[in-house]
Amino acid sequence: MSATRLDGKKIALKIRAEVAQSVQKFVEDGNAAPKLAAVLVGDDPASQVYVRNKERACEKAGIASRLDRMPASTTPAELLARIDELNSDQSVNGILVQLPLPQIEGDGPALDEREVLDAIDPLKDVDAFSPINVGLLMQGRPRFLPCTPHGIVQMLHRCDIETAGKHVVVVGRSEIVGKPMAMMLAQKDSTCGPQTANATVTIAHSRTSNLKEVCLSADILIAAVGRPEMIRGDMIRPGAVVVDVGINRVGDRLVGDVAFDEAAETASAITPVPGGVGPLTIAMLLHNTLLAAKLQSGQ
Ligand SMILES: Nc1nc2c(c(=O)[nH]1)N[C@@H](CN(C=O)c1ccc(C(=O)N[C@@H](CCC(=O)O)C(=O)O)cc1)CN2
Repeated sequence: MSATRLDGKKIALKIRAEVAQSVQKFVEDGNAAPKLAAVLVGDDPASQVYVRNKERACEKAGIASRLDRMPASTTPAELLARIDELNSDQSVNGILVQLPLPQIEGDGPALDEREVLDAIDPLKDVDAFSPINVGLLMQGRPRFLPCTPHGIVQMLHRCDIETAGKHVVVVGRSEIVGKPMAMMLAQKDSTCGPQTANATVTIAHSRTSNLKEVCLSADILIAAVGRPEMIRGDMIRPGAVVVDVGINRVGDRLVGDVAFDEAAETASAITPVPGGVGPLTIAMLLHNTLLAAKLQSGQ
């Protein structure tokens, strides 16, 4: 391996410590501790781990949290009513609904992800998935930045990886990662974080006919397709930076969207899975929860 390993875990711990310090100051200034409400519908094992990790991270940062567990049989009306309740609860600053929502069981009405995310008060939308926050980001005046792309921007900045003038290829066009990632990196100047913008961005996806060629043209390649080790070593331009957003369970192994060993031979820097982008997602959620509390207190 010749590539530098970009240690997301270490950077996330640093960001979490910075947020903890800011939370402490916020409380010392006479404010209540920020509070995050997480809603988990169903019993997806990975989602259970993620919400538990979010609760623990909140606790360590001095952020209060509550977890609302709802059964997989929850109806849309029940879930929307719970979100309404959290929207009106003055003690709750941030709300997230853990994704993915469970698939329909039996004959009941299906949970529509878009309808659910639309229902979250945009001022409490710490995932930045609501159409208002997506729109603000698109217009270059973001309120909250979505956690995973924001974590990637922070990592690039903290590792002194410049994006201005670079060709960034984002493989994947999801609402959570691909689309906002591309938008953030194409923004002007420091709209979405210091020194991580002004890139020339290409979004590639499952219908891109010459994917290998497109990937080979990337100075920075961001893989967010959700297909285990789909990006092979021969798709990486020598010296490129590779950011792997994928978290795929293959047997008892956790692998990314990039074939790490192959890619690390050619790349100049690469994120591992686990220990790369994942931990940054949670660090940025804490950041957004504090930001939500500040916005709601008029700061
Ligand atoms: N409401 C949301 N749902 C989902 C989001 C999100 O940001 N908001 N993102 C993902 C899941 N996710 C957070 O919710 C998340 C995924 C992975 C990690 C992480 O730290 N992964 C570790 C590996 C952990 C493991 O063993 O699985 C790593 O990469 O090192 C954190 C958060 C989808 N849903």
